[in-house]
Amino acid sequence: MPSIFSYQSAEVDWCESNFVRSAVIAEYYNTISNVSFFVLSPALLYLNRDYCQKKAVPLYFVSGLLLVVGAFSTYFHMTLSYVGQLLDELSILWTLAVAYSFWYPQAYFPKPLGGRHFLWLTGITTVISTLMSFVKPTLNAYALNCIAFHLLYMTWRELKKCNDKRVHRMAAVMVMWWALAITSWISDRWLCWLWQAINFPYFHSFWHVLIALSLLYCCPLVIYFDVTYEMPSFKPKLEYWPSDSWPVVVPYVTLEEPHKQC
Ligand SMILES: CCCCCCCC/C=C\CCCCCCCC(=O)N[C@@H](CO)[C@H](O)/C=C/CCCCCCCCCCCCC
Ligand SMILES: [Ca+2]
Ligand SMILES: [Zn+2]
Repeated sequence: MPSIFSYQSAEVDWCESNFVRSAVIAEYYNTISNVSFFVLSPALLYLNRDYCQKKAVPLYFVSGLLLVVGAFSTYFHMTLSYVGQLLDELSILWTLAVAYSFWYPQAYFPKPLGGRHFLWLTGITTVISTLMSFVKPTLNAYALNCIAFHLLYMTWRELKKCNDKRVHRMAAVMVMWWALAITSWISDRWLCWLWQAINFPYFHSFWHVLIALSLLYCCPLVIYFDVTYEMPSFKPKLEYWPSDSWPVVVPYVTLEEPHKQC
């Protein structure tokens, strides 16, 4: 019986052929494309430094966990081991749980629950999901992907109340990257026969890059609403890096202090 750490002991095997470009890395492109998470994390911290200076813990925590996701995903695609698969999925689950605990707007808390009760609910749900994730690991990734639909729903509700064109534009670009990402993920899972027939089985590595791009837009959006709701003494402003006039830009949030009266 193979050990849970051994190569190819995972329940899933992505479309990319194994050990083609390296004798030690099972899925070469799926492994190296995780570099996206190692770029994403410092980029979020650097660009949104105004927010970090005022409220350091949430973004440091989430960025740190995104590095952990990148590291476990690298290990998973390198080995395709059962442990690698679970570490990859559980690190995503816990990153989402931490992000929800820090940033979920109070306005959306289930009616009878206050702040501390919501944290308990998130914690208990995450622990139960962690235990259940050992039952059928292949289903975990589908369940995790469903969380994006809840984020889409919250974004839609917030946009209805927001007149800032920049925020709408940022949300639209985020949704575009996410739609491309999820299409790549699904097509790698379901249409592998087709991609292998045309010798192009690389859609899962596109997913890594595209989901990191969508998070590069999602995090400033969440920060924007967090400042609006939770830091009323500041006004959030969306800026684009490197500058507004570039065709491809990365959004980030700066904080403006409303003019103080002497
Ligand atoms: C108020 C809430 C704020 C939420 C902030 C968002 C925090 C995001 C946290 C973690 C997401 C990391 C996802 C990276 C996955 C990389 C690893 C990977 O590719 N694993 C695959 C196997 O190699 C596995 O099959 C993938 C599983 C599915 C993961 C689904 C993650 C959903 C993330 C939602 C992001 C939404 C962005 C835009 C939404 C419209
Ligand atoms: Ca494979
Ligand atoms: Zn992956």
